[in-house]
Amino acid sequence: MKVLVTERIAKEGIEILKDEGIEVDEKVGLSHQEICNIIGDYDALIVRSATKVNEEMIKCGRNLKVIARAGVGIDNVDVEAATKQGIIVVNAPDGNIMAAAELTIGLIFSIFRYIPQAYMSCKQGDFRRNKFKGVELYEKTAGIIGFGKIGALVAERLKACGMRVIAYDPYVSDEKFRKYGVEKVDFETLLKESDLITIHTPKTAETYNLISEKEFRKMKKGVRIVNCARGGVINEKDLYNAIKEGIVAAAALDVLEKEPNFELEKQDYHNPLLELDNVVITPHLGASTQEAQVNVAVSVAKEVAAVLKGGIAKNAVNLPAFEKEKLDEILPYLELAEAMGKIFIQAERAFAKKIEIVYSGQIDEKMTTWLTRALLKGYLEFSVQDTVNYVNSQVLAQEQGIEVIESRTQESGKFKNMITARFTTDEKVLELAGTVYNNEGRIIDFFGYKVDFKPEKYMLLIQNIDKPGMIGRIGTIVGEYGINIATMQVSRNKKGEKAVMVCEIDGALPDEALEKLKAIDGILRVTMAKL
Ligand SMILES: NC(=O)C1=CN([C@@H]2O[C@H](COP(=O)(O)OP(=O)(O)OC[C@H]3O[C@@H](n4cnc5c(N)ncnc54)[C@H](O)[C@@H]3O)[C@@H](O)[C@H]2O)C=CC1
Ligand SMILES: O=C(O)CCC(=O)C(=O)O
Repeated sequence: MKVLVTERIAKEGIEILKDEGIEVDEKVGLSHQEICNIIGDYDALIVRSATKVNEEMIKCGRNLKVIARAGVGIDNVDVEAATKQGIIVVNAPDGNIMAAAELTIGLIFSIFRYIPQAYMSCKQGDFRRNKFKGVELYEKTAGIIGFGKIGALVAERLKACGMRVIAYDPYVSDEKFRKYGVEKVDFETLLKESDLITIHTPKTAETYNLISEKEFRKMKKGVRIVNCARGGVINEKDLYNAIKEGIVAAAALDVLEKEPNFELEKQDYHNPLLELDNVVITPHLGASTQEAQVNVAVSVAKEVAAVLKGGIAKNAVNLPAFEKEKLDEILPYLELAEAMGKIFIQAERAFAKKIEIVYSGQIDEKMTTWLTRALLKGYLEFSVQDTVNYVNSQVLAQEQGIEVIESRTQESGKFKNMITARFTTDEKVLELAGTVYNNEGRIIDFFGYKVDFKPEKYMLLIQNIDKPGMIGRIGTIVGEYGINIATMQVSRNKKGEKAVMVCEIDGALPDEALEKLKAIDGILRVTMAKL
């Protein structure tokens, strides 16, 4: 497994990947074309905000399984193109929020008290202070646009400065406003009443040019503006004019619509806003603290390692976002569903033209789509060559011509919850069922036989005639190959008829051993499943 890292991330993240046996190539400063030329060799790509991971680059990444954004905003990654290609996109949604909030506060003080300008003046030998008479935050109104994680941290800090804090965010509950003691206002009110406007939205089609000439015209004269979110949310040309006209007294921008190359010491970069003395510009520094960089690097490294090892990304943006507690709750179900798909395909090695999945009892409705994807992923991994994952398993199943039917019922017999999968092949209909209890998935129905076993890494699945001596003979052959049987489940429906054995074994059995097992008198079928 190989990972390409195109921007500097903390060494702690790189070490996590290497410790997992993953090869890491750190190639900082490559051009778009250079990345496209080499990305085909890599299983994962890690970027910050400067690498534009567009459709062309994604298409070149034919082996990519995961694209990781070491930070919050994913506007530099074409998530739709990645999803189409079955590539998981992850970000680090929490690691740098404190850093971004603190920089915002720093920028606010900078433009209320002219700190950067005063420092530059002193450096040049001019210590006159009459040029730098600022204004206080105390008892002024701060308007926050985008009351998400960073917006809320900024609100708390501004309240501590004695400001009245109002916010505009149509997608946030009233409960959150109450919790932070922030007034919920509409966009017009925010524009009209704020002495300070600070932006904390993502860059989306809706927020692009959110603040343009029309909005500047509605603002209080002398308003101060901070953008530590994304360039393009404020129209830069209109901001320039609003400053020139005296509507905006000062602005601080950590982000610009077209950002310069952050790796070059000197470059030809022109932006009229840089000519204005009352504008403070920083080179997208919001996440640049030691703590934040370690946080995001460690977070994405763990995610990348998990995905490359076939596990689940907690912060996948092209999967529904599960909160941590939700993920802990859903994980055993996901693992169980995936194991069911794997067990069926390895036991039967037959194409299932129809897979019906019934969710019974206490299974959260919102989970089931992901459980279905997990089951299909498990099934498809053994039958299609393409990289299959939670993102593309449904599409691939459809392409394979598998009819997938999902349904729900409250009835789950003696179990609190149950997943039943009915696989229809050309020859038969086979059922597997599982349940989760004590956070552990267990198979309870194995093709019509009552069982109770936890799906494990290596399993021997045997069908035999129910007669004495079978267990001993099987144990002897497996033992001959130096493999230990950890657990064994035996089940029959009627004495002397067919029976099944499901053995958890400590390692993979060679084909030769499987052939020997098949040759035992009374054995009808032997397969080994690897989960
Ligand atoms: N300068 C820097 O280095 C950094 C910048 N950021 C930027 O900050 C942004 C916010 O980060 P978080 O607070 O963690 O994200 P978040 O997702 O927790 O919050 C964003 C908020 O914006 C709101 N929003 C979306 N569209 C809106 C609209 N049209 N009007 C009003 N509100 C709207 C959402 O409802 C949400 O509550 C990120 O998207 C990223 O672009 C994040 C980290 C560092
Ligand atoms: O320093 C970086 O990588 C940019 C951080 C950022 O803008 C984000 O996390 O959204």
